[in-house]
Amino acid sequence: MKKIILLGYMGCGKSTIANKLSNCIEIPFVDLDKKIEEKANLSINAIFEKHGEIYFRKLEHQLFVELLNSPETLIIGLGGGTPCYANNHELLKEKGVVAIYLKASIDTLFNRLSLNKSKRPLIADKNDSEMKEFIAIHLFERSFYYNQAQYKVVVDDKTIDEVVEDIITILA
Ligand SMILES: Nc1ncnc2c1ncn2[C@@H]1O[C@H](COP(=O)(O)OP(=O)(O)OP(=O)(O)O)[C@@H](O)[C@H]1O
Ligand SMILES: O=C(O)C1=C[C@@H](O)[C@@H](O)[C@H](O)C1
Ligand SMILES: [Mg+2]
Repeated sequence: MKKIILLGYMGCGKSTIANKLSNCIEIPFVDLDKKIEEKANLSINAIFEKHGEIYFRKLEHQLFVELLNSPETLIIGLGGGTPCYANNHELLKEKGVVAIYLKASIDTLFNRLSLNKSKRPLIADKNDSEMKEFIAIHLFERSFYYNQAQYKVVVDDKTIDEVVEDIITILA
């Protein structure tokens, strides 16, 4: 069955857009970060603290594969790093997968993430200038993986509804 996958950097809007899209097209949405938290019975922050990032990445890969192999048609919101580890980017090209990169600029990401960074362990302890530099370098490093997606939607200066409309057009 079909899997619609939203991917992109932390704060690009994967969870927000996927929720709205799910209501509009009546396809259930699964947030991979939430799925990981449920499986581990811990928050993402606690998983990083208690078990470390490598454990997190293994669990992330395992649950991503499980979702891809599930029989339902689903919208899957990936974690910000999902395509960049464990060859997950290759899974984006599988049959029945429509992968959409929500592309946001450094400024958009910085503005959104500075409002709420405590739940994001990779940036939680950074001040504004450290965070801006981190986002710039990290986004550059990750772009190769994000660009493996079949489609790209630029989200800067668009409302949530406009991004959802762009995705519906892609899916039509
Ligand atoms: N198009 C948009 N316009 C304005 N604000 C937006 C838009 N899309 C998302 N947001 C806001 O940006 C913030 C980050 O969005 P969200 O949590 O959905 O990102 P995410 O990609 O799921 O991040 P993470 O990878 O950390 O889970 C939220 O406060 C959300 O309300
Ligand atoms: O960009 C990342 O590597 C991450 C993004 C979040 O969605 C979570 O999956 C976690 O905080 C790691
Ligand atoms: Mg999210």
